[in-house]
Amino acid sequence: MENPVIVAIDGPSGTGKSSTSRAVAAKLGLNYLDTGAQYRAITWWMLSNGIDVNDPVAVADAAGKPVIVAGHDPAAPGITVDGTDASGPIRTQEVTAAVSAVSAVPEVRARMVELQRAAADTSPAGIVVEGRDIGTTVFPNATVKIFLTASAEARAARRSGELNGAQSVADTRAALIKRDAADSGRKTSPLAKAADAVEVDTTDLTLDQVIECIVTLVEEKRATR
Ligand SMILES: Nc1ncnc2c1ncn2[C@@H]1O[C@H](COP(=O)(O)OP(=O)(O)OP(=O)(O)O)[C@@H](O)[C@H]1O
Ligand SMILES: Nc1ccn([C@@H]2O[C@H](COP(=O)(O)O)[C@@H](O)[C@H]2O)c(=O)n1
Repeated sequence: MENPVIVAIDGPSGTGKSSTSRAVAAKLGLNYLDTGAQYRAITWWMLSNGIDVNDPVAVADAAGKPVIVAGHDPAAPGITVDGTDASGPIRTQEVTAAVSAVSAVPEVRARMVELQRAAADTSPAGIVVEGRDIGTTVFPNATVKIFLTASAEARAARRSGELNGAQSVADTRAALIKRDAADSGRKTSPLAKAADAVEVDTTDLTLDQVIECIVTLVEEKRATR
């Protein structure tokens, strides 16, 4: 049997990683993993259990405690923490504001990377994995590596539209930039483009164009393996 395909999709916040990755996985018949959801899930658990998310020692000590299970179906991925559905709670502003601090803790990252590699091991056809360090750290030998970008303006407009104007475009833009700076500036596995990743600027592309571009890259790579 052919080796499983691993498609690594990284990039800053709001560049379209989730929407694109789910569609690419569905089109190619691959599993899907949202690693941001895993970091959000552990952050939600820390907040719910009274752990000070700005205390790296407390976060490190607790990192092994929650049982996080991420779904791999691109049509309905889902995520549970200690058996409870966490899909809704992990998307709150409180979690979004705290997640960069928690995900900077090396013990948290080591635990998540273990889960991420295990997900690939149980994906016979392959998997599309999206995040910040997938091409650089989690799967340095991925079949195809993509680094999505988009202007801060485009990303803020997309996100603000999602929130139905509950947050202004300017505030959304500032929050995205702050989170990207924290994710790019941490010591362990920062947000970064792998040297061999293909950069796709989605600012002026429709979602369908981005999906098509990545599906084509994966199919080309598969044909030459
Ligand atoms: N090429 C595109 N054109 C227009 N809108 C897009 C495009 N790609 C994604 N979007 C929209 O932008 C928003 C953010 O996309 P998405 O959640 O996939 O980004 P993300 O990179 O996964 O974000 P985050 O890192 O914050 O999880 C969504 O509303 C999505 O529908
Ligand atoms: N590989 C990854 C993926 C995510 N993170 C951290 O999680 C945060 C939330 O990610 P979203 O994709 O859901 O927005 C992100 O800001 C990072 O702090 C990570 O460190 N590594």
